[in-house]
Amino acid sequence: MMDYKDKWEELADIKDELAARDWFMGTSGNLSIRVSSNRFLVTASGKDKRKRTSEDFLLVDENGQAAEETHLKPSAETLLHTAVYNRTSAGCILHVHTAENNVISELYGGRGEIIFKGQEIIKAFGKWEEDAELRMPIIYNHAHIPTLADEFSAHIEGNSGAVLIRNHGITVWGTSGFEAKKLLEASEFLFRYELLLNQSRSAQALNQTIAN
Ligand SMILES: CSCCC(=O)C(=O)COP(=O)(O)O
Ligand SMILES: [Zn+2]
Repeated sequence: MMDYKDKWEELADIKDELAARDWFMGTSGNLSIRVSSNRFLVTASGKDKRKRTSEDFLLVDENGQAAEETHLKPSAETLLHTAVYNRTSAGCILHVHTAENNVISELYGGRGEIIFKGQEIIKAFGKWEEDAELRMPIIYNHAHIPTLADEFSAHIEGNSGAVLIRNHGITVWGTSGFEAKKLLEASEFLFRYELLLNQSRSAQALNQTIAN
């Protein structure tokens, strides 16, 4: 029997922090943490991720199949997690649906990406150069999960990263739970920044029109 109590508690603590931000609306979202080279804990499908119970996670193998006897079903999006773990040394993957990430994904989805430039928080992604640029892919929300996983996989380029799924949510991964949460928080800050900036510019333009 594999001992993964520490990883379970680490993921449960991260889940509690994200739940406190109300980032698991309507049972949306799924999280995972690597336990070994070919095993990881993933959230059970369809559960209320705001609650902390003994059935929040289950151990799965590199194919996303339950690795221990259980009545729980792994996340419906487990193939996105296996895609990352089987290609990288990532240690943790976080997927949340927020209104901000959904609106941004729709506003910029037609371009296939959103580019952030010059915001200090981009340093969270390890980009410390002056006026750094962060490109975040936006992919189509295929209902067929294997197809979604294939398109998602094309954007897995290292042990950390983030991909927006249009009108669905964001999936972020990092070498550890700490890094994955840092990148998720930085991403959601950038989405809110972009939306506030767009709103402010629209208000300025309207005021200018009224003034003329
Ligand atoms: C009600 S959200 C639809 C499913 C989804 O996108 C999600 O993130 C949660 O699915 P899971 O199977 O991981 O509970
Ligand atoms: Zn989802």
